[in-house]
Amino acid sequence: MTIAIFGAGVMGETLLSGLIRSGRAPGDLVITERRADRAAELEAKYGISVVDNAAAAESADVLVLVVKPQDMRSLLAEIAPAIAVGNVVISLAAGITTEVLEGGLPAGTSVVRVMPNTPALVDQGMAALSRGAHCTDEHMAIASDLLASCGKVIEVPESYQDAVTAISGSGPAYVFYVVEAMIEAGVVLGLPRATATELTVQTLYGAATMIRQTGTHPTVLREQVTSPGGTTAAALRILDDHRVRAAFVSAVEAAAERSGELSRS
Ligand SMILES: NC(=O)C1=CN([C@@H]2O[C@H](COP(=O)(O)OP(=O)(O)OC[C@H]3O[C@@H](n4cnc5c(N)ncnc54)[C@H](OP(=O)(O)O)[C@@H]3O)[C@@H](O)[C@H]2O)C=CC1
Ligand SMILES: O=C(O)[C@@H]1CCC=N1
Repeated sequence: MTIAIFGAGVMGETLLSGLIRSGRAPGDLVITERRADRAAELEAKYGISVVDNAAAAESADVLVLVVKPQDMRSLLAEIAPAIAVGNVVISLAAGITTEVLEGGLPAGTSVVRVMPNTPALVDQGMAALSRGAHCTDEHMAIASDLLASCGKVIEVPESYQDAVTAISGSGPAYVFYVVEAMIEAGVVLGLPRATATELTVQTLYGAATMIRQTGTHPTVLREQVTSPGGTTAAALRILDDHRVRAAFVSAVEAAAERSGELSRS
């Protein structure tokens, strides 16, 4: 089975690296890239063929589309003539619906819409999959296997996808933003930057592992840290004064709204 990845940006390379780490033969993978220097870099790094979109579409059984949402319609027009019966087209683009994908491809094409995230780079990705109108269980299993090579996979109704994009698709950025803020705070308090970074990163890792391994509700875990009259209560009062929780809800709502807009752009 030949897998073609269209778009060798952040997410395209992330998926490619995951497929190779999970044991896929480089000979079964191709990726498309328009810039010669970047194509040479990818070929040297992964030992795969970097080809143009037409050649990739001709050779592939599974086509994974990883261009920006704004570039999706022109890519669909480019690959549509090469789509054959039995191919499965998997889109990782935010906001682009299965209806839009199906509309740009030959009638009856099997499509899967996926929202992945960048922790796939360290095999800790979260991918949510939704099937198109003509997607068989077999095609869904193919898509699921691909994404499972670098993290966790769930199937969701497509109506969830804007919310999924706002939570797990964009979510790593919110976490990195909080981490940046904590490191800066440590520096403000006089810690060397390296020390502030180590303390923050291990705290994040420890807290995430605790949520996963204990299965305890985050509210309970937060309360366990919050000693009466202590330091954590003093900090959390400031976060509440600044309406940080409400800001998170509004931010996630804005991301979901933007995901909805992208299918109309
Ligand atoms: N980054 C993330 O965290 C996530 C991204 N996604 C989705 O993944 C997709 C890609 O995002 P990301 O990797 O961040 O973006 P990038 O801009 O890093 O990558 C997009 C790549 O597609 C290339 N490209 C554009 N048009 C074409 C075309 N017609 N044929 C071949 N290649 C093309 C671009 O090349 P060039 O630079 O030459 O234009 C670029 O290398 C988006 O749809 C995004 O919504 C989903 C979840 C998470
Ligand atoms: O910011 C974006 O649009 C993409 C989709 C989810 C994460 N990054």
